[in-house]
Amino acid sequence: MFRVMCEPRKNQASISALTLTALVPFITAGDPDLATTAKALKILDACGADVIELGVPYSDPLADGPVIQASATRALAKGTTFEDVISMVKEVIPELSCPVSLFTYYNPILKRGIPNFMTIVKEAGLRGLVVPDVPLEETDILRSEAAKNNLELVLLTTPTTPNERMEKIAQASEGFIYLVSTVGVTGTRANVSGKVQTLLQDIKKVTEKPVAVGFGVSTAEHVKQIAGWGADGVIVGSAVVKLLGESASPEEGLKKLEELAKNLKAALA
Ligand SMILES: O=P(O)(O)OC[C@@H](O)[C@@H](O)c1c[nH]c2ccccc12
Repeated sequence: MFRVMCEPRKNQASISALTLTALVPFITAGDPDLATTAKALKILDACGADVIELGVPYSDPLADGPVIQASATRALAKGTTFEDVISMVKEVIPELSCPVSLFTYYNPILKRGIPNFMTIVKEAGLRGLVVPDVPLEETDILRSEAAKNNLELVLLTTPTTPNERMEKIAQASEGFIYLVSTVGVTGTRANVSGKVQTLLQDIKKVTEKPVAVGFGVSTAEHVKQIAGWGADGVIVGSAVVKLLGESASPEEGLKKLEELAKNLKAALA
């Protein structure tokens, strides 16, 4: 996926991945509604998002903090289904210049069958997949089915992942490696843990693959700090989801989303 980011975006000069840290926003599909999600994808793309993580709302988001849990609850209360998300994605992706990666828990994949799920995701024009709760031992089948559909399966490593296991994750991850910045669940934090700097160094000792840092990131200062530590990407979820889903109206949420995305992108320039 980061390879795609390095290709020239339509109507823009190509960028060197060696100098710019990628902006990777996460939003929940269907919150506040799917029409707004479609507009948010276009706005994030226009603001320079390099990859967008699109979350499939799930009833038991065990790795999520209160903001994304509430977002998933709102989307599900609106009746958002996986099939609805795929229909919206098929409409919007042809209008985007950045790749979109689907973010889903493992259960919705198992429910549909791994080969079938991967075919649906590929045919929708999605480029990657992030599945936070798939055990490393079960990623082989997931990765091989994803590869058959030219999908990149992004794996996550955390501050408490033993070095040996981190190396396996780094070898197996496609597109980029998701470095979770802190223990606990998703949600904005006041500061980014200084441990991220050494974690990045440790990962970069064992792989050339791009590493994107997520969890707690929400301000221009955060993204500058992480980029300064050598990260190839920063992932911002809760801060974006909160603006989009908790504003007084979808229009207001989209406006705030655009302001934040521009602010974060400018901090990475
Ligand atoms: O919300 P944060 O703290 O900005 O972290 C990114 C996160 O939202 C996104 O990558 C994500 C959404 N749900 C997750 C579950 C597990 C791991 C990662 C995620």
